[in-house]
Amino acid sequence: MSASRLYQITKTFLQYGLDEFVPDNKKPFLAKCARGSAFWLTNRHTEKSLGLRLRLALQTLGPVWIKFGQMLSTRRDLLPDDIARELAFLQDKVEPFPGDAAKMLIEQALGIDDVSELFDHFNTTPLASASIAQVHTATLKQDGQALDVVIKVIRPNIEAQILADLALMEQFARYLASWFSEGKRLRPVEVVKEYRKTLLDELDLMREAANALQLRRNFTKSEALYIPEVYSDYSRKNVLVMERIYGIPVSDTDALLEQGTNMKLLAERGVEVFFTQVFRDSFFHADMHPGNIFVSRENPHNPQYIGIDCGIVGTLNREDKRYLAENFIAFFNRDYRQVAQLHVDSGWVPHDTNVEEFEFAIRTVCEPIFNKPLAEISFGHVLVNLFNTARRFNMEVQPQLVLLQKTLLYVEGLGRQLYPQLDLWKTAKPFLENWVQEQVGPLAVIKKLYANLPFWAEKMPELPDLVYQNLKRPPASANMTTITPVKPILLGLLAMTGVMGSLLSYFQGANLLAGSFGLAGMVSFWVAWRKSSH
Ligand SMILES: Nc1ncnc2c1ncn2[C@@H]1O[C@H](COP(=O)(O)OP(=O)(O)OP(=O)(O)O)[C@@H](O)[C@H]1O
Repeated sequence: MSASRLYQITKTFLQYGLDEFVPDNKKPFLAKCARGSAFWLTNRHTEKSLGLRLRLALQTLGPVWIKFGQMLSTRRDLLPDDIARELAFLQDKVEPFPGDAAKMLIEQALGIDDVSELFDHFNTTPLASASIAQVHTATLKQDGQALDVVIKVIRPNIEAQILADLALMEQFARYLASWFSEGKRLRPVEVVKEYRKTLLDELDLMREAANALQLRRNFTKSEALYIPEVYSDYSRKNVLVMERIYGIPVSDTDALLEQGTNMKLLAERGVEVFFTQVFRDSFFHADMHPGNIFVSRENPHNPQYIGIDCGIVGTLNREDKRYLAENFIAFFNRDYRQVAQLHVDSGWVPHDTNVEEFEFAIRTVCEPIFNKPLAEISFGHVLVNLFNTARRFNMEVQPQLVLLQKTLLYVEGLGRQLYPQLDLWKTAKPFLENWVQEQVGPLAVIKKLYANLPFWAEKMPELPDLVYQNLKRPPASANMTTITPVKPILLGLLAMTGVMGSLLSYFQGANLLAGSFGLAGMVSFWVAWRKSSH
């Protein structure tokens, strides 16, 4: 299977003449020989531009490649303009499949004879089509209401194609891991494993529906981000019905400027939304290419993003989140020693790394870009420096952070396009400082105690018995009093009873039961103290 897929990929690349991306005089000898030996695979699209050929080749090869093209399209600073423009079509204008087939899939999935049973004005011409699915407009008839919706339908037969590409990637990853010196550090097998999970999850629209509902809940009443409503009752594994939105695509800068959008605020909000999702919610939209982001037409002076396609979301564990935030803050304070130390402590670089040398290397990469607006930072240059530093210090790829890094690239690209004067660091710093403060400050302690209240409310009735039994316990030996070892435990337990009781009374509107616990705790505390000190 993998061999035939490999042949298919090579054939597509050569028949679209993509080998022309590397000029003849720069091609390694072996590559020239290989090209010459596949003489029957000639460029069949000579009349088309290189950008168009690349787009068509990626489209022919399917979702995995289309996603790669979408990502490339956002790096206008690294690609020639005409190629980036062509690739941008992959965000929402991929060749559609027939509308009648989509209609049939919807009817089958929802168990109806005709879409008109549930929807009016179903349009068989798709509104848009991208890597995984295509989208049709309709009006949902629900409880006497007519709701403007879109119906997203997964492309038929794409799973087999995705699985074939993944199998090929897995083979390459294993090969890279065992044959190349960089294999261990880059952890290709683990990275492909994560990617596999992410991509296959995206084929399940019930998952996307759940993600969208969660994200919508996280941003209820937010001025910065709106997530359209999902109608889960009409959603299945391959069909998703959701509120239709009419925003301006974020890549349409002209339209945004024309309606007088506050571009600075919009770019800053992009950064804010990203950091809020990552640090506050630990649940972030991880497919933030421009085809999935719109800007509301209302209130251009107070612009709001609209996010769609929540098929890929990322999460971080507490530890990674903590290290990341501390890293960012140390970086904002130009404390490169701390950045280096954090990398060692978190295990992102080996434990025997020379922290001083590492600090120096980080300073060399970061200092030139510090406090500069995006327009003055050469992204390609920074990336090359970062890769070199990572290699020099044997920094392993962290598969759990790859999605986040990809998203960060999107956010940076977005900011660069919307408002090149954006100072990414200045925008993010106050947000992160607040977040860290909230994690360690007194409010955080109270919040944690509050979160544990149900547990303590359940355990508290047992405490008086525990206290009584402990006080009654006979001395273990004549030389040892029971008081000494029991005292700290008792004091701890009782003080906690008191505190929890008071907290309960405070948070639950001082109800009688909670108040009594507080009082009982305090009284037992006093009795125990008297007893223990005699
Ligand atoms: N709720 C909506 N309202 C209006 N248009 C929408 C809506 N949802 C999707 N679209 C349009 O359909 C396009 C494709 O939708 P979506 O991004 O969900 O498909 P996909 O195949 O999962 O895409 P991707 O390649 O990003 O994974 C979007 O770029 C957008 O233009």
